[in-house]
Amino acid sequence: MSIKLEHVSYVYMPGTPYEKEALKDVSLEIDKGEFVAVIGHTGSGKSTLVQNLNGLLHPLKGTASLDGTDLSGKTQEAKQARGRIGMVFQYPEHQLFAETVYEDVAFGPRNLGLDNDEMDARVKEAMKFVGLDFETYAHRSPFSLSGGQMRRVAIAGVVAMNPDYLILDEPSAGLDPGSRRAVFAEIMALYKKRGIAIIMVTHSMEDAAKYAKRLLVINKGQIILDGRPGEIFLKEKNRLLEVGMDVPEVYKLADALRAKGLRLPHEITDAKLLLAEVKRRKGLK
Ligand SMILES: Nc1ncnc2c1ncn2[C@@H]1O[C@H](COP(=O)(O)OP(=O)(O)OP(=O)(O)O)[C@@H](O)[C@H]1O
Repeated sequence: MSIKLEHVSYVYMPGTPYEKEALKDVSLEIDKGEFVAVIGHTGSGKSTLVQNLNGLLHPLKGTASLDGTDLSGKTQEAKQARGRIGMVFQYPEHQLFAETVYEDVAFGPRNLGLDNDEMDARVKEAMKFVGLDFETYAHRSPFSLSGGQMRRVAIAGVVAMNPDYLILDEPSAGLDPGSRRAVFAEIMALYKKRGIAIIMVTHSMEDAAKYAKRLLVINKGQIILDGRPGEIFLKEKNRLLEVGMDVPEVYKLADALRAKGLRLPHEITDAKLLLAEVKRRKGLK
């Protein structure tokens, strides 16, 4: 099972003086079971890329497909394929609209045409999954919740649709450190326990290094690097600097330690773990 982009170009406002080519001949395949982070500067094309991946935007040239079904099609099959790719937008709490948390989470499953019992079961399960107690929250207004809780409601709404792929645009933007950790714990559980592929747009190199297994670096509408985060941060530092990006602090620290002769693994995602490893090797406590 995979989402495939073949030679995709996307242009905003074609044929007008404001024409902007946001994606240029992008080819890419993402398998079920992957955890992909997409990083790049503001305006590099990240949002345009992920919206082409879930069929919300349709390529001007090239094709976007899921298991061979064209995501821009009008057939029932295309609609079903789009339904298998969930998307949580940036600041999803801005898109909550229903009077109760229950109704918000139920919106997607209801649109899928599920019967009431099935819908009810999906809502309960999704709320449980994101750590929102059903009895406490189901009948509350989403607007009476904290930012982190509202984001959980939005994620639950997509989880309730049982997607195979979940695209998250800046899932931790604007959250305090505690809520960030909670949201990432949920995302990791979706990935590990439910086997949902994750495609995450982020401005945070640290988050990309820590969570993703594959990193796509996008610059001016093109994917310039595609590989394991550790490999990219270790081997492509100069290419990143060339396009005005940097590597996570922990990689700089590791580099400095390597320069002193320490042999360290490629995948380094956490400064605390790195320092603990250094101490261990030096026989320190
Ligand atoms: N609706 C639109 N109309 C016209 N141009 C657009 C539109 N949306 C995006 N663009 C332009 O397309 C390019 C890519 O935008 P996109 O939103 O995909 O970038 P991004 O990497 O997601 O940026 P950010 O990090 O700021 O969210 C930018 O130059 C942007 O100005």
